[in-house]
Amino acid sequence: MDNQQYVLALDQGTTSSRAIIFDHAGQVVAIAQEEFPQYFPQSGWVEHDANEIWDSVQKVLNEVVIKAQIPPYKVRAIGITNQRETTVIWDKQTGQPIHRAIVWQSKQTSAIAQALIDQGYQALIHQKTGLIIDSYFSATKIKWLLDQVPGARERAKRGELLFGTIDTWLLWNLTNGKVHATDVSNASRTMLYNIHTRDWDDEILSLLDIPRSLLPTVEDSSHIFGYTADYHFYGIQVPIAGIAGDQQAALFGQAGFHEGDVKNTYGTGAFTVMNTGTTPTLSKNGLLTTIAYGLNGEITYALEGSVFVAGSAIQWIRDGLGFFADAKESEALAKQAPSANGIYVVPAFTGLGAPYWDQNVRGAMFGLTRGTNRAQITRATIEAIAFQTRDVVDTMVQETQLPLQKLAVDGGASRNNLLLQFQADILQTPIVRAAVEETTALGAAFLAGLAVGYWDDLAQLAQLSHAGQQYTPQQSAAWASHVYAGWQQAIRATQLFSQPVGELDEL
Ligand SMILES: Nc1ncnc2c1ncn2[C@@H]1O[C@H](COP(=O)(O)OP(=O)(O)O)[C@@H](O)[C@H]1O
Ligand SMILES: O=P(O)(O)OC[C@H](O)CO
Repeated sequence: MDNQQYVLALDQGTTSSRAIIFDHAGQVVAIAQEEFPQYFPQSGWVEHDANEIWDSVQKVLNEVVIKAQIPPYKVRAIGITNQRETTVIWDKQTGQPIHRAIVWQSKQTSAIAQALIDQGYQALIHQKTGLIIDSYFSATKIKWLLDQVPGARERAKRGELLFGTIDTWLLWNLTNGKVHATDVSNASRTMLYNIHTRDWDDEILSLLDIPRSLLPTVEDSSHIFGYTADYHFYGIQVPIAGIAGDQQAALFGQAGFHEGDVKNTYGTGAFTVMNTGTTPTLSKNGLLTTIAYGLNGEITYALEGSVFVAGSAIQWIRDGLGFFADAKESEALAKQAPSANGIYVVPAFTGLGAPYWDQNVRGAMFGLTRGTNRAQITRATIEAIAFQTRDVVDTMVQETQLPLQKLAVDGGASRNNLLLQFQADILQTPIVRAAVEETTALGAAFLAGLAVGYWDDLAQLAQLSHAGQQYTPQQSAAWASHVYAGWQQAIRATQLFSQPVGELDEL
């Protein structure tokens, strides 16, 4: 092993693209970050321009090497981690997307998902894919693009188009169109991948009229997928040797290699993921069964609780309500209120994910008085992130019967100390923030480094993942039960409000 070499991770998130260079000790050497535009063409729709994403990635890829002040040939491997489910379809010849990418949060395919539910496919799809039918996953987004873009299905059937999640789109571009592939963790988020047979599922494909030729090949997460081509990386051919969806990569970066290991990442959304070992466990309570990673031909599965709105609720206060200019100011503002004063914010802006899976519900605020102020609303919004996390953690503990000793956390919004203290209080469980904030990128670096022999094995990686600040519960269990009961009531009321008017008679 050569200590003078490095691994580079590309973390393509919902709001920004990052490139991070790690050294052999798993320490960050340099970071470059670039935000890109979000498009909201209609209420509930969220889209990205795949070319703008690719531009932002090229920019950070070059910039990070300059910031690190290392010669680019010292980068031994590149790992990719990505916002998951977000769907791009492009023309194989021109490389041009046929439409903007449909983002995981987007609700424009709710009717397609609802039709599948109404036709009774819930059990079949859950059994095959581990997922709950929802517009969140790629499948309905692919169908929508093939239905809506003129001529797209015919072109797809003629083999002229390619589908990819963002990892696949970046890999295809980095290799100049030579490699059309994904990894098992990303494939398991499409609602088209059979997690038992480990292949695209023909029955689901025909249900949605999606031709197989559109789909990428599926590889282990730690695998040499291809090499950077042309001048995408200073004219050097570097192996792209690791790919994983960002939530699974964060589990890997937190060294969650053992059954029962669990982490929560607070980014745009919040995602609690538990390693459940090498056989899939199907949830009865609204958790997803997903693939954590594929390594040496073996699959490790996970249970996941997906919360759609976490850090994006802070962005809503920043941009929609205009309370502050930077997300980090949310903590100081919230601290001006000693409590939320009975206010509950339910930030169901794009429906509710786990454990409710209610794609039609929208957000609500309860308990307003004449004295309600910005500090209280901000505090209540931060608290909502923690309440949603308790919803999924409680479900996970109940389902697995594995008591939670501590919750390992990371992600952009985990910088918020008030959030993490409230999380410890409401869960009555210690919260441990990772020392390296960029655990998602670290996970991708680990996967890439393993594939090229930069690191030897999981035992070595476990030594490189360190715990940072810990938050212990400061409130009583009785307090937590009381405050959480109010949240559960707010959720019930919000769901009731989303019912069609005629069905509200029971109120
Ligand atoms: N100090 C903070 N307090 C609360 N939320 C924050 C803070 N800093 C960042 N965020 C939120 O974290 C999110 C960004 O985190 P990040 O992990 O980069 O997300 P993503 O990978 O989804 O783009 C944003 O939604 C932002 O509002
Ligand atoms: O962009 P993030 O970090 O919130 O992650 C998005 C998830 O991968 C969506 O499933």
